[in-house]
Amino acid sequence: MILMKDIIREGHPTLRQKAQELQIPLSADDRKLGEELLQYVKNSQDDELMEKYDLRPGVGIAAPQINVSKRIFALHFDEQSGENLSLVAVNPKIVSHSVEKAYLSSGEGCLSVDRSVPGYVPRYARITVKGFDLDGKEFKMRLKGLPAIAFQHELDHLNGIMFYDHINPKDPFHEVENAVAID
Ligand SMILES: OCN(O)CCCc1ccccc1
Ligand code: NI
Repeated sequence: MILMKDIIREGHPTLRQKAQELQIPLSADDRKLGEELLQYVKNSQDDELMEKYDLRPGVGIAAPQINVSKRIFALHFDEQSGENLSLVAVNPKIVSHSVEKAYLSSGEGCLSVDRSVPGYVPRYARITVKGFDLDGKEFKMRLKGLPAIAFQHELDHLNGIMFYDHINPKDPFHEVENAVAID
């Protein structure tokens, strides 16, 4: 199982690399990788397991964060979060997006960043995305709200982008033009 010791931290070059596409259908190893990523996210949201294994909770994790430079990440929102999304995205792409932006009023964090970096992270409010699931089946879906934010955060990891790259250095809490705040 993936533990915090397996997660690389800012400064590690892999976090700044553009990750490689995976072959479809997935090899057994790539399929296992996807399952492990999703399991980490689920474990990190389980009170007992996060306590037992000292896991930092997250709604997603991308392969580059465990030093595997491949275009695959997992997202999981448990039922009580009110969001209904649990997926492993392979070779994901944003195919279209709203003009309107959105940002989390609490800012963002990252499992690979052991410090708090305050500021609004402007992202697209609504996105249409596509990719492949673990069975190699293509998916296409529209996302908004926290799932849309999370998808963009994870996709950034596949392109070597960290959430704080988007924060306005001169005024981190500058109100974002044409944007909605998500609480
Ligand atoms: O890349 C995964 N990550 O580091 C953990 C969760 C990241 C995150 C996702 C959505 C909103 C804020 C922060
Ligand atoms: Ni992250």
